[in-house]
Amino acid sequence: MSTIRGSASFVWDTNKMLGQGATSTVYMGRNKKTGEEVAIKVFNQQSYHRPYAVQMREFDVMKKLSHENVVKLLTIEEELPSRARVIVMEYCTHGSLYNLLDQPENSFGLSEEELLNVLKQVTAGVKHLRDNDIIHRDIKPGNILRSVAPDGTSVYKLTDFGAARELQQDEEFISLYGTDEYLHPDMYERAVLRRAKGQQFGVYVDLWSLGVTFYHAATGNLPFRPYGGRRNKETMHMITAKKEHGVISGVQEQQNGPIKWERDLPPTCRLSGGLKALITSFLADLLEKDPDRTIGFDEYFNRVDDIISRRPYHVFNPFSFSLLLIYARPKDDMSQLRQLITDQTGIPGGAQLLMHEGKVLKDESREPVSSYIRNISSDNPIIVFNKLPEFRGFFKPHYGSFKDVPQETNVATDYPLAKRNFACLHSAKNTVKTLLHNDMLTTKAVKMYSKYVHEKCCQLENTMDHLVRACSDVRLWKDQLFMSIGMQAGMFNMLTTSNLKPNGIDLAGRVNMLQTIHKTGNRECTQMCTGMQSKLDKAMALLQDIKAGHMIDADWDPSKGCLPSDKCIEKMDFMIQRLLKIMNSFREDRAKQQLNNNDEQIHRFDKNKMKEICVTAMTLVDDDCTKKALHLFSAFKQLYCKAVQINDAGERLEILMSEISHEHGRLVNKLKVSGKNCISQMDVCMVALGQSSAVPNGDSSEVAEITPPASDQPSVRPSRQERLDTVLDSLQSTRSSLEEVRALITENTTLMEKFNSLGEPTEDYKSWEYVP
Ligand SMILES: Nc1ncnc2c1ncn2[C@@H]1O[C@H](COP(=O)(O)OP(=O)(O)OP(=O)(O)O)[C@@H](O)[C@H]1O
Repeated sequence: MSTIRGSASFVWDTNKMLGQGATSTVYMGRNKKTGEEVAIKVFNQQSYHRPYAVQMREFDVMKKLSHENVVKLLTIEEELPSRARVIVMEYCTHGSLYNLLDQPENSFGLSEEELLNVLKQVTAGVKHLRDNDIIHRDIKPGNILRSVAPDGTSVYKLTDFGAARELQQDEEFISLYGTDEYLHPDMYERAVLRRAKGQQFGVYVDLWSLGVTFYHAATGNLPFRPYGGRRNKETMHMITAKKEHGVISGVQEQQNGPIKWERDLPPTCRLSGGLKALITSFLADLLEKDPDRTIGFDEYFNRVDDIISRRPYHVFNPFSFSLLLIYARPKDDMSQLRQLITDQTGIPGGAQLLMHEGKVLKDESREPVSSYIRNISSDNPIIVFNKLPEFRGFFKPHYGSFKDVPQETNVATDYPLAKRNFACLHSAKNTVKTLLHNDMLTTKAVKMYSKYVHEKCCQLENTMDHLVRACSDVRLWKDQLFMSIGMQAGMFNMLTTSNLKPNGIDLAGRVNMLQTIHKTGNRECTQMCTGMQSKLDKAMALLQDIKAGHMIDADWDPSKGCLPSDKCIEKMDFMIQRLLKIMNSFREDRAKQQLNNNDEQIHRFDKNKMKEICVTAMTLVDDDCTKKALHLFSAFKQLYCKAVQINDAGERLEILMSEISHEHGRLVNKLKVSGKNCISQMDVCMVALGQSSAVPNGDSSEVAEITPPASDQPSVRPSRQERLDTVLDSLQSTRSSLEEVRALITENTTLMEKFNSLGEPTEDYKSWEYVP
């Protein structure tokens, strides 16, 4: 009999079945004119037992909908010659989400990226339904179809509107639909247990089903699993109806055994800690029976929006050997990013040193981090260093556990056993990948930190050079200044004993003052110089220590951990290929049910091989990769503790240099003030002397005689004007030398400013401020 069927415009082969449900079989078909591939839903006899209005509802609902994440209705035609109505839909090329979850590599749930994709697209489809006041009532992975876009990304589409109907937000319905494991407990009680007759349900039943679907997608398992599965109906209902708020899974492992309640996703789940934290509370709210605590659709859409709008930042934490994903909101700034890092690492914001591509990330900007932190990936993550050398336990990813392989052949159970171990092997490969990646990132962290310490050391050395120069200069100027002040005091003293006393000037008072400045100022400044020098000596010694140990990565050996050249991933791939062959052959054996001697023999060999593969894989992960990663981790710990000592010494040196800089500033100020005072004294005096030069020769009533210094030479007594000029010249030259010293001090201030700006490259230098 021919297997070809057709309608007016489409043709399909009943041998090319895409899937089968309770009410229909879906075939792959083609448009007769264009050859376009389509999916044809052909209803079975069972479906016609439903009321006519219900039969029509699927068509009506599909006609109303048009969205990228909802399977598109192409047309409704009649099969010829039966005239039974068939639905012609767009063909989704890659099966359903259920098929994807059934693949062994997804046995412990989808990857992070794929889960976010499912969350985003399924929610967009549900939103379109809600916008059209439609509830689905049978949301489950089998009713979420998958196509692949040209760029390789999955496109998910809601399908099967056989149970859907129009329902406003606050309306209720009585008829029962859905699939056992995904049913809201109230619906389950009514539909499966046939109790609580007459109870009405609202749109919230879709939210529960979405919760179960997302849990399934995140973990590869159903959240509520009574012992014996679907058949154990009472326990199933008990688990869902009695679970406490916040519990997201309940599993019964033995007959009539206790229920293992969980509030977290299982450790085998492939999601990052960051996403797990967001998803867990979201799932807890979806899987909530208490009407006072359930969330509505608006809240559901907001929560999903919040999750998918976040930007993931890869952050490597070498202190726990883990690569984290930090989900920051679009507007989060640096301090908020730090807080999110604290949430996952326990490292307080103030103790975090964040580095990316060798540079320290600074906190100055209040701008969203998304506007300036770019180019972050798992290979190029932000690295968080803890300024305090505190370590968390080594993080080892879980890969589940291989199931024991019994000797005896059992064709019925050997295939699921192989499938389970195949899934575990995939998970083990992911663990190997993670360990290798974290080994590489640890080495990257070491190199980065080492370079940071080295650069800091060079800066310290540079700064120290400037400081030494500045201090020796200021010492020199101090000597020159006080020499000039001394000369000035001598000059004024000479005037007091001469007859060239300038009018209205208390020369004796000034001499006194200058002598005090000279004596006490000089003493104080010399003391300051001595104090500065002793600090400088200490700083030099500290710098020498830092320089001796600052190449912290000199002995770092990356081969303590695994290297790509060890080919661990390739080894896992090889085992995966071998186990895949065995698994496929076990599937064929299961279909045969009875094996001939030859097949039986091969089956037994394969089983031994499977056992061998499991043992080899476990040895590779646990004894090789994990142990090596642990070695590398402890080498990092040792190195970091040493690095912290150097860093501490650097910080102490910075404090010391800051103190020296401060003292230098004080000294410069003191010299500047002294110099300025002396110059103004001198100016007043010179003006007065200039006036006194107008006094006529021989008039000694107002201006005293200058007594010339004693000399062995017979003295020719100079004229009064000559003597006055000599005094003025001396004063002038003393003034110039004071001016010079003042200029040098000012120059020194400029030098110190320059020197302060040299401290800029690291944030620790911010405290380094020259306060004149
Ligand atoms: N458009 C499509 N493209 C590809 N495969 C499809 C398509 N529609 C349905 N299928 C496949 O056919 C299966 C059955 O389809 P569907 O769920 O619509 O039938 P049903 O009889 O209403 O099922 P249920 O028992 O869930 O009510 C799906 O799980 C899927 O594998």
